[in-house]
Amino acid sequence: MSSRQTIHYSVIVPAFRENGNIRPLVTRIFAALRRADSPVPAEQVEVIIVDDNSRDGSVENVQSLQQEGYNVRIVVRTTERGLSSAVVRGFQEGMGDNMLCMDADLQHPPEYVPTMLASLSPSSTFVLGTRYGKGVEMDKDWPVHRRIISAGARILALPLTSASDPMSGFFGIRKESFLKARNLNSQGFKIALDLLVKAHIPPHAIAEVPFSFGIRAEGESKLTGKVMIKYLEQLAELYWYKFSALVVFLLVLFVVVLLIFARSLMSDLPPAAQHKY
Ligand SMILES: Nc1nc2c(ncn2[C@@H]2O[C@H](COP(=O)(O)OP(=O)(O)O[C@H]3O[C@H](CO)[C@@H](O)[C@H](O)[C@@H]3O)[C@@H](O)[C@H]2O)c(=O)[nH]1
Ligand SMILES: [Mg+2]
Repeated sequence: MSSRQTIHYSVIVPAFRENGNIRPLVTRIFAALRRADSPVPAEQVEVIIVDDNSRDGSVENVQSLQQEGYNVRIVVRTTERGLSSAVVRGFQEGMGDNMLCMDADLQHPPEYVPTMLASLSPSSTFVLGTRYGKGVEMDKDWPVHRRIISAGARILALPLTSASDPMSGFFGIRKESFLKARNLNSQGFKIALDLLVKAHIPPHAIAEVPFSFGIRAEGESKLTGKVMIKYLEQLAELYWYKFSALVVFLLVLFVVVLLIFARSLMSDLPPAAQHKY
């Protein structure tokens, strides 16, 4: 296993009940890093799984990967829950100057990890895996309602950042930029957006890497209706952070109209679909 001094890159993986995905994820990340053409040496990379007490065998799985020589560890949180706060915890734990966040469920291709990590530098302090770049497309099996929600969420974030896909959960940040961000919103799923705004990442410091968003390999998505409401709350907070009170007032008005519209749509949905969201 690599010594503390040689770790320059930390890959943070928030995970809840992802035991079935951990082995393929970790082995594919390191296989990509061990390729002769990898721009980043495997010995300089650690993987940190931040698990919220799943008790599904993830801990034992990580232990056996460690015994096989993979530089992976697992942080098990017992008193906290949530994707964003898990990512923040991982960034605090990471020893690297360059930190990447990716999902456990293989929707973010592990083969992109070397390129994503190598895109970070003192002048390029944020890297975003974007699903809206040239030549990439969503997996055709990604449900239509998720595409619509994603597009709507993206439009609402347009005034906050120039990044093409601030909803992405596949992103990296330099440690020094992460440490500049104050009062991060640890609720919900959209930690990349929070960091882009609160770490004051200028447009020229954002590198974008287009990737095709796959479908979950094992288990289920944890994105619920509650997460979407939390996103609207987060947006309101970020608008407040960035703009004048007048703009915030207009946004609140807009959100209220949107919520009413969403509720009327929901009441038209069959009960099974309502349960999912
Ligand atoms: N520790 C921890 N991890 C969590 C939690 N909730 C979710 N995760 C982990 O966070 C990752 C993403 O969760 P999913 O449930 O797979 O989310 P998704 O619906 O696929 O959403 C993804 O894509 C969105 C883009 O549409 C992203 O916006 C979102 O951040 C995420 O990357 C997975 O590794 C999952 O285990 C939690 O409460 N705690
Ligand atoms: Mg997923």
